[in-house]
This record gives sequence, C-alpha cells and structure tokens, in this order.
Amino acid sequence: MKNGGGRTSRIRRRKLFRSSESRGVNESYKPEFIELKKWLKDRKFEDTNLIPACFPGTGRGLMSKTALREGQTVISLPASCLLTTDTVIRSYLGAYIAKWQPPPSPLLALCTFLVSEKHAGDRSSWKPYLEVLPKAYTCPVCLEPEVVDLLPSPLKAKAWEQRSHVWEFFSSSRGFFSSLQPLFSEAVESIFSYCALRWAWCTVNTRAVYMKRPPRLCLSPEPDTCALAPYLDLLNHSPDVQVKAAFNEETRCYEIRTAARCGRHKEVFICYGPHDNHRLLLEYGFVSIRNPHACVYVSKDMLVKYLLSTDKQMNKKISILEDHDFIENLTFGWDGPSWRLLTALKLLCLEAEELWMWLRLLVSQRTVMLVKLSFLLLILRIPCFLSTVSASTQDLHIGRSTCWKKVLLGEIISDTNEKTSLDVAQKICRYFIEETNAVLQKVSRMKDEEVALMNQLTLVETLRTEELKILQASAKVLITLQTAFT
Ligand SMILES: C[S@@+](CC[C@H](N)C(=O)[O-])C[C@H]1O[C@@H](n2cnc3c(N)ncnc32)[C@H](O)[C@@H]1O
Repeated sequence: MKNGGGRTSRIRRRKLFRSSESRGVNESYKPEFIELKKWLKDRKFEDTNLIPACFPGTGRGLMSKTALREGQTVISLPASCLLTTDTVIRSYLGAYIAKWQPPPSPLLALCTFLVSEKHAGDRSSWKPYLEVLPKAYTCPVCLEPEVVDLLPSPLKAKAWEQRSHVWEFFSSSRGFFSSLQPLFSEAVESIFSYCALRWAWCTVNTRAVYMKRPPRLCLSPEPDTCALAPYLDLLNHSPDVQVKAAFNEETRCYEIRTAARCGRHKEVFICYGPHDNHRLLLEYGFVSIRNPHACVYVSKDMLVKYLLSTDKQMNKKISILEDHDFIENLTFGWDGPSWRLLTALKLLCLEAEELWMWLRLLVSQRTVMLVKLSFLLLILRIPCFLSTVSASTQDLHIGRSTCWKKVLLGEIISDTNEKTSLDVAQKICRYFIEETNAVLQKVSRMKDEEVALMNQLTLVETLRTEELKILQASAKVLITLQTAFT
C-alpha cells in the first residue's frame, strides 16, 4: 500500500498545507528582534499581542499570539518610542537646524537624523530600531532604469517623476548637509550621499505613520505629519481590513485598534488606504494580490490610437473631455471598463450629427446662465417678471439636465454609438492583454539573464500578472455587454 494514500492522510496533508500557507514563521528569536524588544521595554512598551514573523506572500510582518477581539487595541506604542521632528530638534542636530536658512523641511529633518544615526552605528541610541529597517527598498526611485521601463506607461511616468523629485530633494539639501560638517570627522559628502538620503526618504515614505505636529519656526511650513513608529511599522497592508490608528493624547501612545476579529497565529494587517496597485508600488514599493482597488489605466493616447483617424471632430471631442475632467482616471477594473471610460468612449464615438446636437445643448446651457445673470437685477427690481422668467429658465434647465444625463451620465444615445464604443473598449482591452503578455515574457527572460535584478523583476511580474487578470476579466464583461448590441 502506498504511504499516505488514504482519505484521512489526504485531509491531514491538506490541513497542513493550509496552515503553513496562512501561518507565518516566528522570527522573534532573531537577535535583532530580541534587541528591539529590550529597547522598547526600556521605553515602557511591552507587547503582549503580536510577534514578528515571516509570511508567504507578504514577507516580514506581525502575527497575533492570541485571537484578537473586534475593537481590541492591538498595539499601543508610547510617545517615547516614536521618532518625530521633536526627536530630531532635541538632538545634536537641533542647533544646526535652527541656524539654517531657509529652514529645512520636516522631511529633511527626519531623513538627516536617520542618515546620521545610521552612520553612528553602535554609538546610536536608535541602533536596535535601525537594525530592523530594510537595507534596500523597491519604490520606483530605487529600481534600475531597465526595470522602470517595464512598468505600465502611466506608472512609468510617475516613476521618473519620483526619481527626479528625490534627486532634487538631495541636490537642494547639499548646502544644509555641508553645514553639519563640524559634527563629523569624515567628509559630510560621504555620509550624506545620494544613496543614503534615498534610503532615508524611502524609510520615511514607506513606514511613517500619520501624526500631525504643530508648525515650528525652525522648520519650513510644509505639513509636519510623519512619525516613525518602531515595531508598529512591521504591520503590513491589506485592502480588506479596517483599523483605527491615531495618537491618543490621554494615554500618550500611538494606538491601533482592530475593527474585526483576527484569529490566533494569523498575520495582523492594517490598511494603508484604498490604494490601487500603481499607488502601492509608487509609495510603498509593493503590489497587493487580488487588490479590489487595482485597475489598468487607459491614457488619452491610447483612446486616440483606437479611434477613427479620419474623424475630423476628434480634437474637439478630446477638448470636451478635457474641459469636463473626463480624460484622467479612465480604467479597466475587475468588473470591466469603468463608467468613466465607457462614457468617454461613447462621447468619442459620437457621429458628427450627434456631437453637434450635444454641442448645441452645451451652448444652450451656457445661454441659460447668461440669461439668468442678465435678468438678475431685473428680477430683483420687478417682481412681476419673476414668475415668467423662472418658468422659462426651468424649462431650459429640465432640457439641459436630460441632455447631460444622456451624454455624460452614460445613457444610451443610439445603439450604434453603444456598439461602437464597446467595440473600441474591447480593442483597447485586447491590445493591453497582448502588451502585458509580451512584457511578462520579457520579464521572464530577464529573470534568467539578470539574476541580480530578481526582486525588482518579480515585483513588475506581480504587477503585470495582476493587470493581466483584470484585463481578462474586463474582456469577458465586454463580450457580455457587446452581445446585447449584436
Ligand atoms: C510599514 S512596512 C511593513 C513591514 C515590512 N514588511 C517590513 O518587513 O519591515 C511597509 C512595507 O512592507 C511591505 N508590505 C506591506 N504590506 C505588504 C503586502 N501586503 N504585501 C507585500 N509587501 C507588503 C512593503 O515593502 C512596504 O513598503
């Protein structure tokens, strides 16, 4: 008889598989976490609910030691453990910050402190925290150019923007770093290098919690809202959870409460916000699997590419969409093309006569506004005109709102318009599917050739694979919609 071939062992194997899948591997025995726990205990924090663990899928995070009740405080970190601009101003950097003109931003103060303390190594009182911080990040600013090139177009543009923003942050801070030279025996250029500052920038951007501080004269007036919260910042993101997170002025602790129960030995998540995967990658350097907010963006160029190049009204149509804020945020999602995308396409697919009819109604809407304004004084002075004028404007108003509904609220204008716009949506969707498949093949080849880029390439692969799933779901939805018009 084959070993473990029976029903009972199959069930046992399945159970084991399931638990190893959802359970993390305890990491609290690791020296860096033992040191961090001691450091936190000295600052009056002792955790009873959570332990650091490594999870398949999300990596390092926090695991519940016991089942957590709904509304229970899962973590309550005393102010003494938080790293804020107060910490920086109270430190040896305070006098230099106060002297520097124009005043450094709150973000620069935090980043300078992180770089300086990291450089101090064993001498830093923040060492146990610094030791558990990631050594490298995967926000686009840290990705190799050939990896950035594999990102979907709108994200690629934002990735380049992020790179120039961080470079500008570095270049504009060099003068301030030079002023710190008396604090160091080594040249400040070697301590406050671009790479060191980028690491600090990513640390703050991917890990800080929101905590508003009052403005201070020694810092620039930009909002001072970031606090680093050791240990608490090991909590990973899930779009499906709800938590309450805030600094409690009474207890003087930063607290996180769950809104739902959480089983024992499960990963405890917080929600960083209802972000799509582009935003998660841009701000936090990761992608969430089965993210309900994930979508594929359709750019203006893509719309134009799939419409009739012979359409003489194309420019007019595009400017109408721009004027009415209908050119951005056109997406494919898990439920199919977004309402905004379909509406934009319907407008772009209008026949010449339909468009002119629509434009006439737009003009009449503006006329109503003018009539209203020019009669305003008259109305106020001659009450007997009131009823006549309001009645006539009301008629026009009703006509106008019906027209808006028809066009911009996405109502059916004609079966032809409906069918054409769905066909274009399907063509765009198919194009994206092909493009995504081609990029996935390229990524797979690059993973074989560029082993050093494995992590970065895996990130792009995850993003593109999620997008492929969204596009395939959208294509199916579109087929169903199209059949209604065949
Ligand atoms: C506040 S930290 C959370 C702890 C972090 N995993 C660590 O090991 O230090 C935020 C970072 O965790 C990672 N992260 C958070 N949620 C994630 C998730 N659902 N899947 C994968 N990585 C995630 C990302 O790298 C993100 O920048």
